[in-house]
Amino acid sequence: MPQLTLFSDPKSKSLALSPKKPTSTSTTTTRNIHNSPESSRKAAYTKKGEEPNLWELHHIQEDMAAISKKRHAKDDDVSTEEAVVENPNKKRKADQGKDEEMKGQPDSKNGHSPQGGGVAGEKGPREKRKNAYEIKGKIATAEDAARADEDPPMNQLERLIEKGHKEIEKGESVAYWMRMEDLRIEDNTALYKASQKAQEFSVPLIALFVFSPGDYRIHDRSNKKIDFILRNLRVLKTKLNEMNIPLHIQSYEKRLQIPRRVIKEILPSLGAKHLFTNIEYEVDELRRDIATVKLGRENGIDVQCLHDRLVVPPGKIKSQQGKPMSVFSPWQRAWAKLLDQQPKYLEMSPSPKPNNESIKSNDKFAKLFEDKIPDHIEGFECPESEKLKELWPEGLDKAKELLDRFFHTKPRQKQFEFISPLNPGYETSAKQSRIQLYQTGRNLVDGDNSSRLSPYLAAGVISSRMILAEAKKLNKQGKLESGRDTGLGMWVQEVSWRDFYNHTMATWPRISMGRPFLEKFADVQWETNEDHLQAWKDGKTGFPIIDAAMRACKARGWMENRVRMVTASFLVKSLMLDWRLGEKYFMESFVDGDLAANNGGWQWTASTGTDPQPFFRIFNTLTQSEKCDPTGAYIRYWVPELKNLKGKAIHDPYHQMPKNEFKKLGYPEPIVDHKKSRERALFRYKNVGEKEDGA
Ligand SMILES: Cc1cc2nc3c(=O)[nH]c(=O)nc-3n(C[C@H](O)[C@H](O)[C@H](O)COP(=O)(O)OP(=O)(O)OC[C@H]3O[C@@H](n4cnc5c(N)ncnc54)[C@H](O)[C@@H]3O)c2cc1C
Repeated sequence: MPQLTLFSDPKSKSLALSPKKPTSTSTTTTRNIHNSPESSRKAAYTKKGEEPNLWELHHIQEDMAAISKKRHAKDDDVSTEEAVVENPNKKRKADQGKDEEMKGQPDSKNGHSPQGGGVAGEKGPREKRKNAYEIKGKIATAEDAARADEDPPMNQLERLIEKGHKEIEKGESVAYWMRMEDLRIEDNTALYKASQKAQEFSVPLIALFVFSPGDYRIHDRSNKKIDFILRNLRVLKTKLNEMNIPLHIQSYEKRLQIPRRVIKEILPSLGAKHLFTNIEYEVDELRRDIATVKLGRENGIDVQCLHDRLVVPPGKIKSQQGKPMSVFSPWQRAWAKLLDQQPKYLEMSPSPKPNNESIKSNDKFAKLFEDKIPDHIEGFECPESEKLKELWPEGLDKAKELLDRFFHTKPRQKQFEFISPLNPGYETSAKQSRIQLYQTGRNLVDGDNSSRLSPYLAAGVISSRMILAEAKKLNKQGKLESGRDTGLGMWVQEVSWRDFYNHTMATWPRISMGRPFLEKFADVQWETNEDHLQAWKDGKTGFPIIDAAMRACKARGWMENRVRMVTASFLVKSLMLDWRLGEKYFMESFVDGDLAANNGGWQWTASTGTDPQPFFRIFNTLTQSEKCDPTGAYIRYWVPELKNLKGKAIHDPYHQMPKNEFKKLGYPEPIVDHKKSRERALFRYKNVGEKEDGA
């Protein structure tokens, strides 16, 4: 799994604060990325509309680089994007682009070094240079992002779905393509529609899952998330089997071939002419689906892409002027009003109908029941799988149990430890349940104050309609509460953030292209300090709450919301490291990694996102620590070096203890001075593109 590595730049370690304009050789400005001749060259490949743009080209090149070792002349299957495959000229361009891209890698001989994203460096071992190059490639140019925003792939897909649909005769089966975001049988729109079609035609329904390790790598999936997906697939396979529905498994390393493989190989092998799937709103996934629909049409296959992931699909909430909304509060009010006026949004899809048992003796389909869910995906092995099984037990039944506990049992202290959330010893309560205390509980890390449903929602093991329909039942008037004055309402608001961030991502695809939502902050000058980044990742910053949360993250693949904000703010505003480095690391670590929510959280913290709060909101790490872990129990558990500390020292041992006593702890000194780093952040945000003198 690629890990992002920064290069130490001794100059950047200085924290002196006096104004200085960056020089043209600065290695840190994102401005340099999109102004570079290389990016202009690549932008030239981009045609408006359906052509692969730089973003896709980059991925194509990454994929090609990854497979180049295995590739031989006899392998005529090196196609990348479907559009590229079909058009030899475009393919040549992609190949040519690859060569030039390789030339563009940092090379001390010709003095070239990559720039941008706060991650560039001139010298270092080859491996490190490659990593820097990879993160650079994850940031689209401003031009490409603007072009994508102009006509978002979501709109393109919707136009495609509306137009040109033709009735297609029945095949021998109907297929449902399950994605890693809709791992359930209940309340699954595409699965239900596929089942309806299969019933109409009196043919079997086949479920299909396509593993795409190339996607998992490029999209920074964590091994914990992949492990969670595999475990849930095993549960699903058994359940589908009981309904005589096979779960057909395929795996393709070359991710950009997937549309072609599905349309030209898998579906013909199943005799299927109808494919149903739920839409994923990330830009790469939307483009994959556009390619699939188009290729389907060329090959007499009807591909239906349906909204399912959210309570309210993107595009349904507009301002009075009919414009998309980017500010949460008014958007949330409109969301709540819509659910009130149109309760159909909370209605669930019926379950699919079982196939006839005869499928198990059918020559074509019987063997599909033997398809195996792999033990692991290469490169995503998860040695902690057994332990994680306890912490994040798989299956809808477990998710429902978690929800039930959240609604009806009291919070318990110490449930932040590495233990099952469904362990015994809980107490039911009608008045003091976790959801009722959520207004205060959501800001605490010293117990099981929130629902812990995020891995299940992110993988679609449970749907947000299901949890909100249950939340609605808790209100005596049968209304969905969503005001900030009750725990229940506050929680519903929190769930609505999930819809909000997906709406913004579908409307402004720049968000999944590595660009800031507010382009004006693209040139904020970041530090390039590898040691600081590593200390943050390892939980060795000398700030106990940061270290506790980061160590918890590594062990559990999960953090409480408050510490996600505090650790993110620390990386961006205290260490002045590019928020995209943190975004990437969280994705690589979390069991609930989800682009929309993760990016939304990072851009919110970095003040580059949709939040109207100005950039000068900077968390004070110490105050946050005292508030979210008032007893220090969380810190004591995750940072054992501090387990014997009492009082204020647990939050700030370096300043609260005599120096010789502190030294005995074996715990690092703080790696930054909070006051100075705050001033630095304020300066750099206020003077975008500039660094202080001496920095
Ligand atoms: C920097 C940062 C990164 C984040 N990365 C992710 C991520 O990769 N995946 C993820 O699911 N959430 C992410 N979040 C949002 C939030 O922290 C988690 O959803 C929450 O902590 C999960 O705990 P829970 O299930 O107990 O949530 P609860 O408080 O019980 O909330 C219920 C559900 O609502 C949704 N939700 C709650 N808060 C948010 C939010 N701020 N944004 C979007 N959805 C929300 C989640 O699906 C959550 O499971 C991130 C937040 C920040 C600040």
